[in-house]
Amino acid sequence: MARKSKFIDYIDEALEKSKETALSCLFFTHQGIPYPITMCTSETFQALDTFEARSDDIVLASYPKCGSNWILHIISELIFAESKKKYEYPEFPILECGDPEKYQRMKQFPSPRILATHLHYDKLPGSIFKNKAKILVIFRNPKDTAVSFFHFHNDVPDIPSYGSWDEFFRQFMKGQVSWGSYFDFAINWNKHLDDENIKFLLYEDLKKNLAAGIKQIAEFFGFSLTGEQIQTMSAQSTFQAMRAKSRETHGAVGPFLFRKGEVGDWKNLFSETQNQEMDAKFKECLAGTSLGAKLKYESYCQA
Ligand SMILES: Nc1ncnc2c1ncn2[C@@H]1O[C@H](COP(=O)(O)OS(=O)(=O)O)[C@@H](OP(=O)(O)O)[C@H]1O
Repeated sequence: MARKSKFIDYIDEALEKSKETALSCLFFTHQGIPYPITMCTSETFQALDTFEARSDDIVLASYPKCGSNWILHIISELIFAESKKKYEYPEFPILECGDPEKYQRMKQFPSPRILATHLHYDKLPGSIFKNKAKILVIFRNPKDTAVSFFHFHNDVPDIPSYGSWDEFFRQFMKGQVSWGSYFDFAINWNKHLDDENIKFLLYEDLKKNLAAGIKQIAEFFGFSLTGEQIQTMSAQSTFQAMRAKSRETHGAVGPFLFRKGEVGDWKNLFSETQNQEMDAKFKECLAGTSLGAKLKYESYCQA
């Protein structure tokens, strides 16, 4: 039998810890943002300041549930296409999760290293900017993001559940969920989307045209691919293809993580009042901003 990957070991460990953790005890706050104690510690956050990024690190930044596992898969396929070597995750790929010694171990890892993160722009270690690592920032419309987040909590048996969708929605709007407020995350990144070495990608655009999205990602990170390679990679990166392999790639949590992969699932849960509340929050936080336009809110959250 194939050896379980470190990636799956880490997920299983976090799930095991989650079993004994009530929702009321799930979070600890670091610099004003709630993080799950099953995945993050203040010691690791302290050690993160010493993390030394490289110019060829591949940084993937996103709020939870915006498709980071999708992009991780695409990036590892790109690395494979170029190097012909399967990208083995030597550590759990979320930069801020794990034990404080991980940053020492990461010094030994060959380039390119993939660093996924859910951190706000201003919480990233300074060496990422100093050493000019490229950052792909992935966004998804806030309504589908919230619905995906809710299902993850309430469908995965070992993760603490919310009493109801209404309860989750209240906490989401207050930013009392893992990695804090979607809107604070968005406001924070909004100012930097046109900075050098930063590229914005929208989940919904990738969903609409996967091949075009893969091409853009490849170009941004400097991978050269043939049209045929892009087509093959697209076929392997659809929701259905990834869900079918999810137990192999992500262990028991796989089918919950690759749940539905659709645009507009929010229509099944949002009440009219909740729609109005989120529309007002969007307006307050992002209307008239560059990110506000890039998210195409009218198309994906109001149609
Ligand atoms: N290939 C592909 N196509 C379309 N959608 C996909 C794909 N891969 C993952 N997903 C969907 O992304 C959602 C999970 O997001 P994340 O991977 O960022 O989750 S996590 O924060 O790391 O837990 C989750 O969304 P929902 O299905 O709406 O819950 C996944 O299904």
